[in-house]
Amino acid sequence: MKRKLILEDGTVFTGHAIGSTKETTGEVVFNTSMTGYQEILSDPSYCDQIITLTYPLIGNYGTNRDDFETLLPSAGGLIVKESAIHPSNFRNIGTLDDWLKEHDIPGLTGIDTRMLTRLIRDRGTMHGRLAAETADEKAIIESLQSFVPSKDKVAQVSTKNAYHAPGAGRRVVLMDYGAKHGIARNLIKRNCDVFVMPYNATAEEILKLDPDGVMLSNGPGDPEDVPEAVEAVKNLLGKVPVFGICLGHQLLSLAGGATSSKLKFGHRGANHPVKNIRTGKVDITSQNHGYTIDRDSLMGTDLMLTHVNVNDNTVEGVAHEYYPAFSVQYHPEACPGPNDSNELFDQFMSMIDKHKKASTAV
Ligand SMILES: NC(=O)CC[C@H](N)C(=O)O
Repeated sequence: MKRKLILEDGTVFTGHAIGSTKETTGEVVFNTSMTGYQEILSDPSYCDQIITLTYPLIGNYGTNRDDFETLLPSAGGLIVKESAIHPSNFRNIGTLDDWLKEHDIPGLTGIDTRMLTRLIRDRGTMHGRLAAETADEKAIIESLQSFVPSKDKVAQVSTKNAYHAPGAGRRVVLMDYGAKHGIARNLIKRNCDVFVMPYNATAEEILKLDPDGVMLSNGPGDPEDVPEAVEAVKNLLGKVPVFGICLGHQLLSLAGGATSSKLKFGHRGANHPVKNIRTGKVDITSQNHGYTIDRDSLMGTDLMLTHVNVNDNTVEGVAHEYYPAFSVQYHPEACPGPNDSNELFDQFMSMIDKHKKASTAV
């Protein structure tokens, strides 16, 4: 069956349908990772977005039980040049097409994904619709031009109820703004006693759990759309060590007085170089974000710039001058991607221990 991708600038690509039969509208973004499609598709930060993978053959190792970043994927759609029909891997339990059908995500194959990516790089991220071959292009283009994406994506993907993953070590509250499982996995690996809280938990509710540290997760959408989370983080600063990843980094930065804006086409991939400006060390990082913290807006706040993107000099990390709080725009949990910056979780553990010692010493 044929299917079209219609973009708000009027460009139309015609290819073949895979996955769900439903139609979908969303922001069309590209990711340059060569592998990790199951993790990407199940990363809640992609909620409602239509993801183009630039690597031309996707699905060759199939799908499996283990590589989920959330059990209920919320990605809007997938576009690939070619989707493998005969995957081979010892963990494989089904093709990418089967997986997309099971999770009700529509896909498109057989289009020139290189051309689509260049278009997005030149014109910036655009809205698009995955539609039937017979769809009325003119009407769809008009509706795309005035399309306003939902502002409550975080509420959509965050857990509705608090829950607990018991551990014998440090007590960490994980704020779930659409958290990837990789973050909890890293805390659990370090023996943490993890309390997962919904995105709108107040600082008072969080502090009532008497945490040793608070982890702010990744999540979808514009950080300015979750003012309640910014407010909670503001009220946590100085009271408990805080570590933020991606959306969590943006929320910590907004809480510290910085501002955010939208990047032309975002950073999505598994080989983004990031420089630690204190040590000069460059890590190759996994990234997935469309917004960034404005570098100039850090001036006059108590936030220090700690990491920059080597490609475009954007802000990749900040730390609070006086309080135990730091954050990064990239993904130390990887999934998919390199593990270069995994030690940031250990830094968080040390920060927690130092803070504990300081607060118990009289
Ligand atoms: N992965 C994330 O947490 C992304 C943060 C935010 N939604 C952005 O696009 O910038």
